[in-house]
Amino acid sequence: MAKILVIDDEKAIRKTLQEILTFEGYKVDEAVDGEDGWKHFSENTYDVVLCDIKMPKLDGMEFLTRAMELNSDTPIIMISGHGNIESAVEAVKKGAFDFISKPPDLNRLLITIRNATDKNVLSKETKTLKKRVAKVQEMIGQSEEINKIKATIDKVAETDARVLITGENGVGKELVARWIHAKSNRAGKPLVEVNCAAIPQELIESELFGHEKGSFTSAVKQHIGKFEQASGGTLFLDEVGDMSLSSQAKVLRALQEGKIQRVGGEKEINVDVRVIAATNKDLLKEVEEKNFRLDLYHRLGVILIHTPSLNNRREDIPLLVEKFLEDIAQDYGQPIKKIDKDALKALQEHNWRGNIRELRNVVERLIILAGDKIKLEDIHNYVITK
Ligand SMILES: Nc1ncnc2c1ncn2[C@@H]1O[C@H](COP(=O)(O)OP(=O)(O)OP(=O)(O)O)[C@@H](O)[C@H]1O
Repeated sequence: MAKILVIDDEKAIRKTLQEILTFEGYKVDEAVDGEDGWKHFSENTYDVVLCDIKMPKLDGMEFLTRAMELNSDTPIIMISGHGNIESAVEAVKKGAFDFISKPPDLNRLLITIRNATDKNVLSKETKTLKKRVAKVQEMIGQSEEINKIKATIDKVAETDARVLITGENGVGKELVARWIHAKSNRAGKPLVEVNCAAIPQELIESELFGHEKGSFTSAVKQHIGKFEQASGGTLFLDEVGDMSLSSQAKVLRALQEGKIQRVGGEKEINVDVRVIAATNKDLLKEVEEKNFRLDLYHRLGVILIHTPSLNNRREDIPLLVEKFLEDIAQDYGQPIKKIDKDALKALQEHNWRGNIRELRNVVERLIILAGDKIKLEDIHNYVITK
């Protein structure tokens, strides 16, 4: 339930707002002037603040200035009386989300609050995502395959072309998607990931397109879907081969028309999103077996990138082992462990079933269990256990 702080020195206005907003399902706190408002704001977290401009003690403009310094994420909607529309405009310039005039018009008030809560959710998600994207892991490897992938990433990143990344589990498909986004013009906007296999089929449409409040039993409030969250950025559809045919039809429509509709919503919403998809399935085989739509396959796979299994680029294994030895030592705050040549060779010849994640786990296991230097017998004891 979204929490709103109402700051106004006029009791009648507070009472009206309190009644309307509580009726609409918001939790409301009241503050009687700017100073009281500031106390509430600095001690609690609110989704939206409604703040009168003209108040005794601390006025609305001063409150806004302080609030922006403390936490510019919470949208603040100014309430302006007759004489101070100019101040309201000034407030918006200073960072207020919007303003409403007194006496508040019910529809405008609710729409403004709805927009403000949506913005708040979006900006929080964008921040965490940006943090993640800012540090894309280095892509280790000198093999021909990896160099080819890097060159393709450089060529396609700046275009808006859709990319389909294939490959077995844990071979770096997600890493490829992150690099394409990071090197694209969309890098400042979110990269939003959806794991299509992890979401129950009946929820996937709501996850992707959002839903309006009340559109199904558990839809207790409006939800902004991943397509909208990724607006201006990139949507990464992981395990796209696991999507049901009915969801595939909706995704296809979104890609063809650049528009989506929230579940239970009437409105068509324009979305500017670049889609990158990944799968460990052979999608053309899925098409043949009628599990995947051919038209969607063509829409997604303008550029195809295949991430090869570790067994097909064994020359990269020593580089990866070295990198993992460093990274894990750093995580543990320990000196970097050395590894004997023949131990490294054994890792290089091991059958990896495709997986870089498995290689990292093995290196971590060796760091923990082996002696000062990792030896061939450690590989026999801890890796190639039969
Ligand atoms: N070339 C690489 N250099 C360094 N680390 C890599 C490389 N490729 C993959 N990794 C690391 O291996 C792990 C698995 O990679 P990633 O999650 O990208 O694989 P995936 O193919 O998307 O896996 P899944 O199919 O399970 O979703 C991650 O920790 C990733 O950072």
